Amino acid sequence: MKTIDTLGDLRGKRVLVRSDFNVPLDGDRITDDGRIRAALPTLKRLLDAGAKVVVMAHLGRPKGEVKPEFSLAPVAKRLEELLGAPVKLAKDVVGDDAKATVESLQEGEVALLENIRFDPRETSKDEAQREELAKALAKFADAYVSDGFGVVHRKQASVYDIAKLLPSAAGLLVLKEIESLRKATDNPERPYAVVLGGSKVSDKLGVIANLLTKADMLLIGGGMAYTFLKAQGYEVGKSLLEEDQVPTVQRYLEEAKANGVEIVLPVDVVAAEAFAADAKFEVVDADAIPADLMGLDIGPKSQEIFAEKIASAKTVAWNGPMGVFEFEAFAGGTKAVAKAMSEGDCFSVVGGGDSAAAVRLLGFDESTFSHISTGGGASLELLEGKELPGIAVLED
Ligand SMILES: Nc1ncnc2c1ncn2[C@@H]1O[C@H](COP(=O)(O)OP(=O)(O)O)[C@@H](O)[C@H]1O
Ligand SMILES: O=C(OP(=O)(O)O)[C@H](O)COP(=O)(O)O
Repeated sequence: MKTIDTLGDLRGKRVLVRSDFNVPLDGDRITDDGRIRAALPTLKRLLDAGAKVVVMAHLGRPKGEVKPEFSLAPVAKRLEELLGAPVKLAKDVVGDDAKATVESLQEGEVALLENIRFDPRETSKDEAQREELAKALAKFADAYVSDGFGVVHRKQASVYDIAKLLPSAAGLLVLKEIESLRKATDNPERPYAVVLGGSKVSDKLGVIANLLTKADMLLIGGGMAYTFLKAQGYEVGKSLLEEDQVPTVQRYLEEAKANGVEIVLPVDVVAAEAFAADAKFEVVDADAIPADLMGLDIGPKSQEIFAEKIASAKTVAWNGPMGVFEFEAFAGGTKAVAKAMSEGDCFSVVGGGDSAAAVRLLGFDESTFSHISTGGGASLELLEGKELPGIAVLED
């Protein structure tokens, strides 16, 4: 892996950095700034070396359109406070304002381009489109540093294509993450349990196929659970469901049986009338979710079962909250999993923007986990042994 040192003397040079600033927001208030803090060592290192730093990042999934609610303005403000250096937010990605901002940059200053996903070429499946954006970005700098660990599994212009156009290196966060996660990928101590939840269901279902040959137990909660419950023939009411994934999940359930991998699903859920903090809710059996309710958390019996399984494991990797932890009434499952992992005698990895935020917001002692990763999908893909485009492209 190429490191920042391989880029030579950076004094007076402009360096493009890809960071992952996809932080949880409540309006324009950042509820957890962990990802911004995690980006600081690389940015400080470059500023100390005398570079002019141009940062690219995304927020949410604006799908190639300029949407003010996905502006990086709150991030720019927080980054400036944490870094103690001026951060100039450009009004666009590669337009006139971005060009002017980058050109006006002085040594020791940072420019942050507006949400890179406002440009449809960033996430395009068409390589030529991505390359076009990457070429425009490359004009801004003399070198590129990839430090957005949470996006290294994405073949996107600011993560992958740009690295082919400029002298490139892995940032300090990316190197630290790979080093820490290696302990869970190279010969994990067994039993090895993977806990999956969250809302990016189809995105993360893909990792299960490979985990079925690696893990001993898969504990499925969060929004992920309902596609599994449906695959078992249960109705899930208004819960998050990816109907078209049901056949895939049925295949996983069969493969798990054949491989001797235990799949643990919720036996009860906290079901609510609406997706709201003050929604009326009740605990129901997982095979009897009423048609007009939605499951927003795993229930108390499931919490107990999940905690027991975690206590029996020697390696536990967790991505995706067990429920809508942002609302107090549906945070119980996430708390139970975090508690069991923090108390267990195991190598414990928590990954993902929301999962890491949940651990901190719910008041867990971060130091009781072996590693808290800034990437959810990225850490899962590393755990399943996949080659990640944003890492492969940085290799010598
Ligand atoms: N049962 C559920 N229904 C809907 N959303 C859920 C459910 N359980 C968890 N979530 C949501 O999943 C989101 C996090 O998912 P995801 O992005 O996959 O995790 P991470 O960022 O840790 O990788 C949280 O905002 C949480 O509210
Ligand atoms: O939040 C992120 O990933 P995660 O939810 O898997 O931790 C990253 O910023 C990647 O975002 P994406 O899944 O919209 O590409």
